[in-house]
Amino acid sequence: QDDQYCLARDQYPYLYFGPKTAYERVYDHKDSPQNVPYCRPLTLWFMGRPGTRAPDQETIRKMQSLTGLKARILRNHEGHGGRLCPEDLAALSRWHLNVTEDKALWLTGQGQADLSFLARRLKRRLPELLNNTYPANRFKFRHTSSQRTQESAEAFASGLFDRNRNEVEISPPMHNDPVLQFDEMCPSWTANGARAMAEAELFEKGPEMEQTITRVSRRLGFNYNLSMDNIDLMWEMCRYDKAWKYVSLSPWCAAFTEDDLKVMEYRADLQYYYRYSYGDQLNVDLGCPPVKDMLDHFSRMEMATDEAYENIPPPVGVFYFTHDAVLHMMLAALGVERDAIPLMANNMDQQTKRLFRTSYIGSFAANLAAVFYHCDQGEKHRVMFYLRERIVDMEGCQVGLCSWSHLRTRLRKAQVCSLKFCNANAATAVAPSRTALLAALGVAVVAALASL
Ligand SMILES: O=C(O)[C@@H](COP(=O)(O)O)OP(=O)(O)O
Repeated sequence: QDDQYCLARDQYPYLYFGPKTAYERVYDHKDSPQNVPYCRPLTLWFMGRPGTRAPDQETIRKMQSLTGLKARILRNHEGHGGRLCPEDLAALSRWHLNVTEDKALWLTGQGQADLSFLARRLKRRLPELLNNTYPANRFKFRHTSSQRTQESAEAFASGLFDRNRNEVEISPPMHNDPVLQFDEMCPSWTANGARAMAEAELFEKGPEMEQTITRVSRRLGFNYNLSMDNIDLMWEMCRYDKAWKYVSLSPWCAAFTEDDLKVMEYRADLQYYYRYSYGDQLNVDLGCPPVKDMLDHFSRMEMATDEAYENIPPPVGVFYFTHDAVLHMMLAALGVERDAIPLMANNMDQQTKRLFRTSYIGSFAANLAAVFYHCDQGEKHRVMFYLRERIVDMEGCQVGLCSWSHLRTRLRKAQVCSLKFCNANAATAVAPSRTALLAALGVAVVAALASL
């Protein structure tokens, strides 16, 4: 079966590529007005990752070597060694890299479209709040200091207000932004980088990846196994090409069967799970600044609904543009898409229905939106969460609608948000990873047995 696979003839190719998945693939395409009976929206809090962008400089440099690999694959097929179908082979021969190092990490045209169309859909879902009901100065935009978050914010604002991007006022980025870039200011967390990759590295040496490496190598006509780096590079190119131009297929995706793509996706999920999310309690604790910011914002709005309130009312829309690490940490602090069984190198088979899937929750332009409602019946204030524009089934909430008092109680730890652990000795402050614990346990058991 795998031998026969031809991407050009596949009507439904597998398009879940972890954190580089095209937003187009995963957002909720229904955009009719979101009515919550007896409730009206008072404010929206939004946090998003940049839309489709270029890779970093190092990846672009590595991608340049794909021209050589392409020539070798074509040669293999001339000698009848490879298994790519003629259509995929012809597409590969036409392929060339169309990104240059000077554009590293820049938002692409598709990235601008991701954000601008997202804003328009939000406006259709929440017309009372976003359909030009309020003046532009009742909205707040904030982004980190990178080109891709600034451009994302501008594209979003121009979509929201139907204006030319330079007509919308967006404040300059803050140095060391405590809500949008706190991760890099936490020494305990930055010191944890290499250790967080341990589980994904174990997976790279495991049976699933071994099969994928062999299968891909044979498909491409090599009678030896390509390196993990080469396999990774082809997957990078496949997913970037697809995200840049959603309507076309990348010939590099033809190197992989659906099973192979699922293996690559799981490896990415392991990386992000341990580096940014539930795989380490440190990430969960570190996610509190944006949660606190959101809760504080809703509390101010709650006070502003009081008739005696005399201050300037808080914004009706707060829109933040940051990076995937911060978004994942916030989702972890909220407890969104948490699996009962942790993702591990040796349990991919049990994780086919996992909640933590970066293709869904951390794609390009991934975003979380929370709407604060005033209701005339039942609990006076309520909150609804949306992830990639779909309602989030939060613990203790009903069909996604959470009572404000329940939410405050559940998130009270995040509201305090002490990050003292960041400056504790990095070597001792962080809970050891599962792998390190198991290794230590193994040593202890061996030592105990030896002493008998
Ligand atoms: O923080 C950043 O520089 C990148 C990291 O991306 P990866 O490590 O996932 O490639 O995230 P982005 O700005 O695209 O959300």
